[in-house]
Amino acid sequence: MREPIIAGNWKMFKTVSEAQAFINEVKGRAEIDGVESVICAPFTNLPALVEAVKGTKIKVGAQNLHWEESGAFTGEISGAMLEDLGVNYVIIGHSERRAYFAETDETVNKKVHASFKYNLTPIVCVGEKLEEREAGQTKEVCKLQVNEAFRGLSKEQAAQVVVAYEPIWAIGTGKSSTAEDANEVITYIREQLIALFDVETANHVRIQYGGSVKPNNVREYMNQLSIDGALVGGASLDPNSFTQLVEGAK
Ligand SMILES: O=C[C@H](O)COP(=O)(O)O
Repeated sequence: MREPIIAGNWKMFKTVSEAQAFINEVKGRAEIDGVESVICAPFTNLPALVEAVKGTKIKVGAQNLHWEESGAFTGEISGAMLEDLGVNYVIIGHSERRAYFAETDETVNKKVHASFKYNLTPIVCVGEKLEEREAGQTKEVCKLQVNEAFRGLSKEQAAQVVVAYEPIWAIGTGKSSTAEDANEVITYIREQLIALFDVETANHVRIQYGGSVKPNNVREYMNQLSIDGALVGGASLDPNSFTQLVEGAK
């Protein structure tokens, strides 16, 4: 049985004091047995967030990492630094990073390996662009991204990965994929994991949907057989809305 996971991706939002105030608001509310709740915040917020969530069920994630332990990489943060802070999760290969910061399938794979080296659970994002969707290439695009991201992982590592299927045209647009369409792609992604590893491993992998998930539609996704949670941008920024998302995943 896979535990559903609601992860908020705050992107480039919230100062440290805003992040602390958010945790004070959701403490005891966005903590539900049987649902994992995670906040993936800007690097500047991580030390304060790790402190603020102590004694709660809420986990903290970063939104990126560099694959090297240290070195001359101005502006980058390593997995070793995140582990040292007490961070649990890290988003890898978000479409905004692929589009604006030149991330490739190759760097995504390096980052996935680095996350395991430093005891961080990767949330690996895959998904198609609108033109790929319209050309009927959704599954092909996701297959390639999944194959590349999981390359070289052991079955034990693969089983721990969280995949976020995020059709790029649905991110921040209010145009969400239908729950049925998302479920179909996610089922296909799991089939790829069976082909790459085995049924047992693939059945452990949690696969989220992401793209304009809100409190009023989260249950539609969670009612689908293959969908194990959501990676949420905009609707994760408000404490009440985040709480409702976690409740909706139960
Ligand atoms: O990582 C989250 C996704 O980019 C979805 O963002 P959104 O919920 O604002 O559409």
